Amino acid sequence: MIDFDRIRPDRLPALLRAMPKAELHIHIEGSLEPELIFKLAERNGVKLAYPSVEALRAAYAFTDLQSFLDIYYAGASVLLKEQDFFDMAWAYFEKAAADNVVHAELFFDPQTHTERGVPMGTVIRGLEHACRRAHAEMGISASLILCFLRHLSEDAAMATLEEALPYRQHFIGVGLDSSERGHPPEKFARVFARCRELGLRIVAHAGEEGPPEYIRSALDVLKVERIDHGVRCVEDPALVRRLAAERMPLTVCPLSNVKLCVFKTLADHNLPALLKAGLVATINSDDPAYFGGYMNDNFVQTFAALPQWGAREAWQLAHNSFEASFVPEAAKQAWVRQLDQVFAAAAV
Ligand SMILES: Nc1ncnc2[nH]cnc12
Ligand SMILES: [Zn+2]
Repeated sequence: MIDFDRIRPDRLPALLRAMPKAELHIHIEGSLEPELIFKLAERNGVKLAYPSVEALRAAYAFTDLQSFLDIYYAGASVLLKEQDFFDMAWAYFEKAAADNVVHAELFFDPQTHTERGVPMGTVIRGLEHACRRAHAEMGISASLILCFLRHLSEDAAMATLEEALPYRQHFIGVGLDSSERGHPPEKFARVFARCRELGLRIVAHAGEEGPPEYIRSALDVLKVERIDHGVRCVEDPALVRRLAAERMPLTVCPLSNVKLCVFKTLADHNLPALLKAGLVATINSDDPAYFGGYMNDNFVQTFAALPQWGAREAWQLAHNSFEASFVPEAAKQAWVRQLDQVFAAAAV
């Protein structure tokens, strides 16, 4: 048993940084830093709408999800070659390793690239190569989750799935992202049914900007195994009780939620209520290059804004990240043992 009360509050930031953790909600295209955007634009002869790194970064003032997505898709337009996808993912893994992320499940948006004429194989091979090398050289376990863009049609999602099937062994699951309002999960009922038949793991963004009903239809129609964001569940107490009873994880992204005006400040975030309700909530970075921070920034800044939180909540969130991950039970247990050791050593 870890004696959380013996962990001094002033040790908490260092502990948050040092503890092993899994990242389950990272759009790899959202890890593309302005410096790398400019480097790839030059390498590929792509013209950007901004004259400098500083000007691009200055445009990162978002009012809602759509205002971010417009800039995010423009940034991704510099990705053309397999090496570009590798370089982007490698840069993320360097940050993840520094943050003691031991496992990462990376979202990627193939339609953003295939619509521009980039072959599916180019996207998946580049990302998969980076995952393999991150495991070999950094000890990070990593897998890919293919996301369908919900502002496009279900037919387009189905065609994307078929195009990706030759690379089936390189991704573990599918997700649903992009503009949420007006694009409910049930729009993608058929394609997710096919994905389930194929044995893919199922997740979906729901309840970020969209209503709690979208969380319900993600559960009931798509049959998701995790909800990405899900913070609007609190508007429906019966739904919160169901999520807790089913141990349905929520991959919450605090800095993202503030940048996209879902919550005014980190102090206003409903994460404390989610944990109190017994939900398997996790902390993640979403699009770290755009929202001001990677995993440890999210952890340290969130805890700094929530004085009621201490070592117990830190341990719980890291534990939840392993519970919610799509890895075999033995791997989860090994990471939880590492987690317990780090906390036991701090409780002196
Ligand atoms: N936060 C987010 N919500 C929906 N789609 C996204 N694509 C990248 N980031 C996203
Ligand atoms: Zn997201």
